[in-house]
Amino acid sequence: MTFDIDHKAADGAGTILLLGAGRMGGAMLRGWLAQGVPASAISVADPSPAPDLVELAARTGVRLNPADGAPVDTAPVDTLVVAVKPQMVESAAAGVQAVLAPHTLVLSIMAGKTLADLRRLFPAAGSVVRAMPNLPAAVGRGATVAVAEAGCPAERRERAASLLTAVGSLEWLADEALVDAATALSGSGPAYVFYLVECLTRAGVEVGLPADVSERLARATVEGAGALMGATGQPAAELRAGVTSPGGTTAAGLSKLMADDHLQSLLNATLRAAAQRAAELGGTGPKA
Ligand SMILES: NC(=O)C1=CN([C@@H]2O[C@H](COP(=O)(O)OP(=O)(O)OC[C@H]3O[C@@H](n4cnc5c(N)ncnc54)[C@H](OP(=O)(O)O)[C@@H]3O)[C@@H](O)[C@H]2O)C=CC1
Ligand SMILES: O=C(O)[C@@H]1CCC=N1
Repeated sequence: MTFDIDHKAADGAGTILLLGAGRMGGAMLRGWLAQGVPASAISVADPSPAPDLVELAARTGVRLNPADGAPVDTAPVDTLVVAVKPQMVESAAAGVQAVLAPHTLVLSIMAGKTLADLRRLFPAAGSVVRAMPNLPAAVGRGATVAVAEAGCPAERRERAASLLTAVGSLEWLADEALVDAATALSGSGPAYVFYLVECLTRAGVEVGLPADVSERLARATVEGAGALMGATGQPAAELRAGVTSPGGTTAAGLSKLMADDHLQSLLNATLRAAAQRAAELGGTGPKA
């Protein structure tokens, strides 16, 4: 069975096959639909789709696993978006070679997998673009970096850009070596912020707050601080100064948080470890 993609219905957006529709792939899919990419132009291959994805496909007409659950298609697609785990891609790629044609753009969001890896995995594709979004893409607030293979035509870069900016901001990088570093900062970064909320919650309990109150306050504080930073565009250090009354409570708190650059050293080590892991996931990568 083939996907039988309706090229006319794509209406300029081109046909898209999304390989892997978990957290990130699913978030991007929702962004494309919200931006008006026709559902009839999109096929999704995912062996065990979540119930909300099944419901979305039924409601919108996005084609989900039409080949009896196998991620196989025989019709070439304009864009193949690769959103499986890097550890899965060797086997996943084998199932989609038939969709590749000289006009096909492969757009990968996998951590660690390099342009050279993508070229090896998808040899018949016309161009490859390597991107790194982040999970706030689920609410249209993703921060993405991308790098294109040398010689990638402007039209395909623009196609990649339109799919990536459907879920947030995009920065093209000239140097692929920076992608692992960006992965460590913005790709993984939301998890560091969520962990900060967890730690603040526990610290609030430590100073006497009931756990539920502490959690609500910690969440609202991080949400509000992020919104303020976004709304004002002011440098973080200036915003911090605005909270810190001389001789007040914040100065007392920061005297612990900033002592001996502990937090800075910890974050340096955190990003180094994440970037190192991204590098390990490249090539044929580790199995787990
Ligand atoms: N999560 C994040 O914040 C970010 C993730 N990324 C990248 O996005 C990619 C996906 O991550 P994430 O969404 O978190 O992972 P998920 O596990 O949520 O999504 C991956 C999806 O791919 C499916 N899958 C597995 N094998 C195949 C296959 N052969 N063909 C098609 N689909 C398959 C999985 O199914 P099953 O669950 O059954 O295995 C799952 O639904 C990764 O490469 C990651 O590096 C990039 C930026 C941020
Ligand atoms: O943890 C990971 O490997 C992926 C890539 C960036 C965020 N999540």
